[in-house]
Amino acid sequence: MDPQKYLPSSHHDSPYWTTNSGAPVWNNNSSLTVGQRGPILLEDYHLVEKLAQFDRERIPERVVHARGASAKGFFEVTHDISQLTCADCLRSPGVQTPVIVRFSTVIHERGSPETLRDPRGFAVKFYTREGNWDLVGNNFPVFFIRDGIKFPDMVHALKPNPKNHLQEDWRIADFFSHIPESMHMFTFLQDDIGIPANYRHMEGFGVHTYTLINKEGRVTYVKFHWQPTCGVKNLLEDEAVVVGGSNHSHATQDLYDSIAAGDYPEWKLLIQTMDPKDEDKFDFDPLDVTKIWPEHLFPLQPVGRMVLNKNPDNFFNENEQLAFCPSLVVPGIGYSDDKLLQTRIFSYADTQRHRLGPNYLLLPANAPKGPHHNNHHDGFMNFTHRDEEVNYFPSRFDPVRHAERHPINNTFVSGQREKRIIQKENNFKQPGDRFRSFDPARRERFVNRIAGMLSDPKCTQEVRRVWIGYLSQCDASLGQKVAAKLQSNGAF
Ligand code: HEM
Repeated sequence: MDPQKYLPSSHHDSPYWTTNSGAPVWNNNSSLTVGQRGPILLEDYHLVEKLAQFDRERIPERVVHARGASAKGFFEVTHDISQLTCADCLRSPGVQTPVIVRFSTVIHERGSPETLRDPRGFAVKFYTREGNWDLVGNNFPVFFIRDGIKFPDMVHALKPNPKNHLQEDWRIADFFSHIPESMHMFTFLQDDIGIPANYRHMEGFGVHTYTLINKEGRVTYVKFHWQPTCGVKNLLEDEAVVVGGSNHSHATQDLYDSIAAGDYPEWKLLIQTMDPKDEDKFDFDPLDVTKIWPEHLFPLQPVGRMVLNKNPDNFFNENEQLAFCPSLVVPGIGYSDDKLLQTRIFSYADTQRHRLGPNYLLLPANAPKGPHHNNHHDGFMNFTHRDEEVNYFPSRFDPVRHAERHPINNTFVSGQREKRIIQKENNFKQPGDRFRSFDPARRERFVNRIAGMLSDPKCTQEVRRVWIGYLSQCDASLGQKVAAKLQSNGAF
């Protein structure tokens, strides 16, 4: 028998029950006891192992995005963008790359209802020939904050109160009364699209500005957009109560059932591009993650399509153990100086080393599908087979060389070392434009939701005044309507 041949897999089942180490188990019904009635003997190794394994079945849930559903499929290039990027997976139309996708809600626990008003995660892992590329996005094109130093506080404010474990509007309103740049995100979260009907009928966005780098080393700023071919659908509050009341996993169920029935969800991938030389020409900072790039200035360009045609074989392996990370890019795709993206480059791998262990990238769902080599080894749960004698670099005994150099973002950066906010904050124009684009009924629903949040009895008048000030700067009528609503319900 070749001991290396048998990787751990349920496909290597023996026809009879065994312990974890493979010894036959002749009785999986009764514990080993003294006499018929007990007591139980500690030497019943199988019983002890069975309980001990069960006791350790759960791993820490993600600190955010704990609740999610995943599916597998492929991405296919439909349009040639090789003039913009040397990424191998985007090299020409027709090229297909396997993907795994995880959709999620953000704030609540692993078993929380999928009908809550919350942004949705939209994370795609492309298993390319040049390593894994993770596009870890959301269903809204902007974000609450533009500097990652505020992220832990923001999440604490949105998560349940540490005293009573209830999500409370006064804490949310209080925190964001200090964050005027969040107004744009609230015009998505408190809009009708704040509760997507399910994961299939929802858009996705890379949100940040990334870079594309072509063979000649030319750098282009890029934003990524996923558009569902079945259209966007949402739930209004009354509908969400009914859907969530009958099935708190309705979105997971919808995704699973559609794929099982052969009704494969599909998204188009589109990009917006900008020459970095133009970055100062606008009244907003293009690297500010609280801003969209207006489509009349930066038209959407088609790139490809993604089809999800396979359900996970095992939820734990392909959902709980999945690890996405915005720092996983491939040659031809890079980061930008977006401060929020820069923070994310650190945070994901760090949390995954905690959540899954130092060898989380060896787990089947996370491991690269092509050959890979380095001297990062050992640590808890390292199950790679290695038999080389040289584990240092450089060495005249190790034939492995550097990869061929690929172009990188070589734009010039300079500046004084300091902690500052960006120059062009322009916090209120885009949310005002968005509010004005709603029809009257949609505006009213938006006003009611904001007023509902500010009506929390623990909200102070000061917090309400600050919010109305921000909303009025977005649109004078918006501030007035929210103030009037608060007055009419006696809160202001
Ligand atoms: C500085 C800001 C941010 C920080 C520090 C941060 C941090 C994190 C952390 C620690 C996780 C858990 C990861 C895991 O346990 O595997 C996570 C998950 C996630 N984040 Fe962020 N995040 C930030 C902003 C964002 C933004 C702007 C987006 C959208 C563009 C986003 C999208 C996601 C998604 C989709 C997941 C779930 C991935 C999955 O399904 O496993 N995050 N984030």
